Amino acid sequence: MASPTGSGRLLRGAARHTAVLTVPLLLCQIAGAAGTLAVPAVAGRALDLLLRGHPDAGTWLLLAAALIAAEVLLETAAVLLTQLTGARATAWIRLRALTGVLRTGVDRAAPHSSGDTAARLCVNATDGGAAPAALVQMATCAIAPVGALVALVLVDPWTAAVFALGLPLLVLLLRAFAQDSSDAVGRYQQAQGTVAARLTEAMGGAQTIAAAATAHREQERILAPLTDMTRHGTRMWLVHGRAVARSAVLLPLLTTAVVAVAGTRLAAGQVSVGELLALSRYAALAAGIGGIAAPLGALIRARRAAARTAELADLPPMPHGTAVLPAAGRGDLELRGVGVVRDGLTLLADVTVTVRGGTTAAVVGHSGSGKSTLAAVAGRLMDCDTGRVLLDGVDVADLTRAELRRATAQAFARPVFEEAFPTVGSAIAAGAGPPAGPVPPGAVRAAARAASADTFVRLLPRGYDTPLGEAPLSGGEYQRLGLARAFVGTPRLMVLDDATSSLDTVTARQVEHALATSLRPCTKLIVAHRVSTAARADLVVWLEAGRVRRCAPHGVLWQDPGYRAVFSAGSPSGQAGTAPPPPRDSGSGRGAGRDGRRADR
Ligand SMILES: Nc1ncnc2c1ncn2[C@@H]1O[C@H](COP(=O)(O)OP(=O)(O)OP(=O)(O)O)[C@@H](O)[C@H]1O
Repeated sequence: MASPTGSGRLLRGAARHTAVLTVPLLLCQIAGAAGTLAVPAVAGRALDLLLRGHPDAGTWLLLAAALIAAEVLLETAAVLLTQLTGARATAWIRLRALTGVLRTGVDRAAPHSSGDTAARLCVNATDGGAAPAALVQMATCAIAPVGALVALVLVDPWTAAVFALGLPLLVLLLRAFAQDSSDAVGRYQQAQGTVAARLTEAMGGAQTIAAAATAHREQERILAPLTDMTRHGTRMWLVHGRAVARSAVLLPLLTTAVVAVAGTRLAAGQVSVGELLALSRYAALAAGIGGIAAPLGALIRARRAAARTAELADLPPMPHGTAVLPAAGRGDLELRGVGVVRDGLTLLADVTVTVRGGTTAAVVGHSGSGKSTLAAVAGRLMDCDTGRVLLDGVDVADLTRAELRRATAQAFARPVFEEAFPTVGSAIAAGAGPPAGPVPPGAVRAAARAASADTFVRLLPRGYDTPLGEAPLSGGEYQRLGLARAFVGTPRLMVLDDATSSLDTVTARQVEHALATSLRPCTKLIVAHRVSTAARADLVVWLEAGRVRRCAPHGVLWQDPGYRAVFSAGSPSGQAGTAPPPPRDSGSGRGAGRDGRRADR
C-alpha cells in the first residue's frame, strides 16, 4: 500500500491542477447555497404581502422567481464544472501514474502485473479524480444547512432549538458511515483490481489457455475474488443503505417537529403565515446536512483509490546524470564486477566483460541464466547493485537521458509501438532517438530492408503510411518492425534481446547478415539462442546462474561439451546443435541446417 502521504500528495497535486475549475465550482456552489437560503425568506415575505394585499407583493414574487431561476442555472453550471473537474483530475492522476511506471527501471515496475497496472490506471485513477470536486461539494454542501439553521434561529429560536436536539444523532450517523464505508471501499477496490489484473493476464495468454483447454480453470481463477467483492460490495451498500434509512427516518421527524412547533407558534400569533412557510422550508434545508454523505463517500473512495494509484506514481524514477559520451568513442562496452540482486535472488554476480567498440558479443546460456538481465543492465533499462557499466569509459548511469537513448538502440522479442507514432514508417523512425530532425524516408526504408521488413511493409495497403492499427501483422513481422526501429538510428551500442526469436531460419539469417554487413558500425550485444548467432559474433559471453562461465569466441567454446549443451535439443534453450559451428564470416548460408530451430520459449 502507498503511504497516506503518497495519496495525499497525489490528491493535492490534482487539486492544484484543477483549481482553474474548482474555484468557479466553489463560487457557483456558494452562490447557489446563498440563493437557496434566500428563497424561503423572499417567498415567505411575498406570501405575507400577498395576504395583506400589499402593492409590493408582485416585486417580491418576481424576486423569488428570479432567485429560483438563478438557482437552476447555478446548479447546471455546477454539474458541468464537476464533470470537467473530474475528467481533468483523472487525466492528471493517470498521467502521473503512467509517468511513474515509464520512468522507473523495468525491474522496479515488474511487481505490478500489466492487469494490476491497468486497473490502477483506469478504475482507481477515475475514482481518485473525483476527489477535488467532492472536496468542494463537501465544503459547500454544509453552507445551506448551516445557513438554514441560522435562519431558523433568526426567524424563531424555539423551532431552531427543536431542530438542534436531533443534531447529535445526525453527527453520530455520519461518523459511523465514514468509518465503515472507508474500510469496505478499500477492500472492494483491492478485490476489483485483482479481478482486472487476472483478466488482463489471461487475455495475454489466451492462446495458451485455449490450447491447454484450461479455460474453465482460468475462469475460476479470474473470478475467485468475486466472493470477496460481493462481500465487501454488499457491506458497502449496507453501510450506505443504513445511513440513508436512518437519515430517512430522522430527518423527516426533525422537519415535522419543527413544523409542529411553528404551527403552535402561528396559532399563538407569534409567527406569521409567511414565516411558517419559511420555517418549514428552512427545516427541510437544515435537514439536508445528511446530503454530505454523498461527497463524503466519494472522498473516501477517492482517497483509497488514490493510494493505489500513488504506488505507481511514486515508483522510484531512474536517475540520469549530466555526462555525455566522448565524441570520438567507438562504443567500447565494459561491465566491471556487475551484480544484480532482486527480492533476495542473485540475478547477476560479479560479471566482468569487455566488448571492443564495433564488435559483436553474443550472450548465451540456459533459460534463466541471466541473459535478459545482462542485456537490460547494458542498455540501462535497469541499474546494477554492484559494479559499473561503462560505454566509452563513461558510466551509463552518469549519462543524460537523451544521450543514453541516442547512444543505445534496443530490440526485444515482443516489441511495443507507441500510439504517438501511428504509422508503420513513423514507428520505425521513432527509433532514431531524441529527435535532431525528421528521419529521412530513405533511412527508414534502409532500416526496414536490413530488418527484412521492407518487402511486407510495401505490400501493406498504404505502405509505410499504413496506420499500425490497420496493419494485420504476424509476431515475426512485428519483431522485424522492432528490429527496423533499432536499426534506424546511429547508436554506439545496440542490444538485441531475443529480438529474432519469431523469425524463420532464412529470415533470421538475412537479419544476421544485415547486422554484420549493412548497418553502420556499432557495438552489438545480442542475446542468442541460435548457434549461428553465436558463431557470427566476435565474442560469446556464456552465462550460468548469473555468472560468466566463460567468455571467448564461439570456435573456442565449442570444444567444451557444456557449451554445446546450451544449444542442444534437450537444453532449456531448446536448440539443435551438436554439429560443429558454421564459419563466422559466412553470409552464404553455409552451415544451414545446423543451427536451424529457434527456441520454443
Ligand atoms: N525483477 C526480478 N525480480 C526477481 N527475479 C527476477 C527479476 N527479473 C528476473 N528475475 C529472475 O532472474 C532470472 C534470470 O532472468 P533472465 O530473464 O535474465 O533470464 P534469461 O537467461 O534471459 O532467461 P530466458 O532465456 O528464459 O529468457 C530468472 O530466474 C528470473 O525469474
